[in-house]
Amino acid sequence: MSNSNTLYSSAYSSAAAPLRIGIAGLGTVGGGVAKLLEQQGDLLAARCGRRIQVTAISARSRGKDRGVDLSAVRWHEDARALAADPEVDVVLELIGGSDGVAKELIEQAIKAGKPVVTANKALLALHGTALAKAAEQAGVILAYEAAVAGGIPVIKALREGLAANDVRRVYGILNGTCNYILSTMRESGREFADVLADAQKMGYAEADPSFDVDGIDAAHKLAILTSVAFGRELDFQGIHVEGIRHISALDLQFAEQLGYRIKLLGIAGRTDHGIEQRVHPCMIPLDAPIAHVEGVFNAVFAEGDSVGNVLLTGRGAGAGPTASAVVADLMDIARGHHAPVLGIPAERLAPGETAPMGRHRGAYYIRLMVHDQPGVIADVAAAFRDNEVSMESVLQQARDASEPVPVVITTHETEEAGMMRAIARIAALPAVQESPRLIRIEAL
Ligand SMILES: NC(=O)c1ccc[n+]([C@@H]2O[C@H](COP(=O)([O-])OP(=O)(O)OC[C@H]3O[C@@H](n4cnc5c(N)ncnc54)[C@H](O)[C@@H]3O)[C@@H](O)[C@H]2O)c1
Ligand SMILES: N[C@@H](CCO)C(=O)O
Ligand code: NA
Repeated sequence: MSNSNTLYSSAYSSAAAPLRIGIAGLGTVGGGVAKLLEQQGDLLAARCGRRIQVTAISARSRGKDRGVDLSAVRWHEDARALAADPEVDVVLELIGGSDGVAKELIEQAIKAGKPVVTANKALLALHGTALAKAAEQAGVILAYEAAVAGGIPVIKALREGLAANDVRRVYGILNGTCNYILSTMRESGREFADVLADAQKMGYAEADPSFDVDGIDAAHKLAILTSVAFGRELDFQGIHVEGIRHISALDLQFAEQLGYRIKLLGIAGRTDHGIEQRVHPCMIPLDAPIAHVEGVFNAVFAEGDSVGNVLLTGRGAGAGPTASAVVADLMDIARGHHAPVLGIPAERLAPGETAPMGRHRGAYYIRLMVHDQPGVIADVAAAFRDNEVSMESVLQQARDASEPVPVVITTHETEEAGMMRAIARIAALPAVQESPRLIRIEAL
């Protein structure tokens, strides 16, 4: 039996010039990429017809053991020097951050006519349209598969595999840290902070984990997905964003009781008021396939007019899955394969305008903590009635005269603006303790 080295070593021409890579940032992702390039060098060369070789690095600590031999590689103290290094053909930006060195490095590499690969969704969400225009004007590739849903090839699927479709809706579990936290809290009953610390140790969380738990990271990814799916400039600022900090064990239990599972979703779709974009916890029916995507796994669901429904799932974070996506982008560059950065040449993207959240229509789960006094439910019902919100069910837990008890209400489909007016009135009722908890119910 032959090993992978003998299988692949003769399948490419050793005369072809290698593709020379400069890596900025050797953390979870950069370290994973360096390791994958070393371990799979022969296989990649066979598939691309040339070697992919790391020739330069910029990272914070030179001496650190990353389990990969980088002794022969050029070292730059300033990452931006990679853009000008004559022995670097492609720049990998794996530092992170939406401004500063990461942005300058990418801009300088594009100016120098070098293709760029990045995993930096924060940067793309805020500056993606301008960077795509700059890259296309310079005639270079700007690749970012790892930025959305980690190892799942979702950019390639939407931009290339589904290119013939008019996409009506795209949604998904876009943050591995949140999905891991929600799954683990539900399965183990452990506390939020404790589970978040695990996700950080495993390399899933962002440098600032509030980006994960407050929904910002998922919104960064959704902004990119929306642009690619609908051929529009990115509109990160227009996204309605809520995170998972307020999700309690009680809500996770009630969700199961009602036949739902709580997931943080990013959703973009066509509505009568334009393209909506929203990130928030959702109650989704237990029989929806995406309800069973657990742990650090991500999923992206796209509805195309020709293909119908497509569901992609896989690992959305961590060294291996992210490196898989970064290296696939490098292989596209090595093979000379490219598509417009955002699916349509950036100069021809439609303006990125997002429908107002107040016009969103959907069903809702509301949990109140109330002192069980006569007339409370009547007051709550009146607030809904006056705002044209129709209740579907009301569930009240065992009566306890001394403690507030949970009251769980689900509604029929209604407009968000009316629901928010009703909730504000309910929150002000003297018998209602704590802020009402509201979770949108998604019909998937
Ligand atoms: N970790 C994941 O699972 C994952 C998945 C997808 C995308 N990403 C994205 O990939 C990027 C990197 O994430 P990470 O998890 O590897 O982060 P990380 O913090 O593990 O790694 C970043 C590395 O960059 C180094 N660095 C910081 N400033 C630098 C500078 N000026 N010059 C050179 N090096 C510098 C840091 O020392 C660190 O080692 C981020 O944009 C992140 O959002 C991460
Ligand atoms: N922090 C991100 C990394 C992958 O983008 C997550 O948890 O999904
Ligand atoms: Na991806």
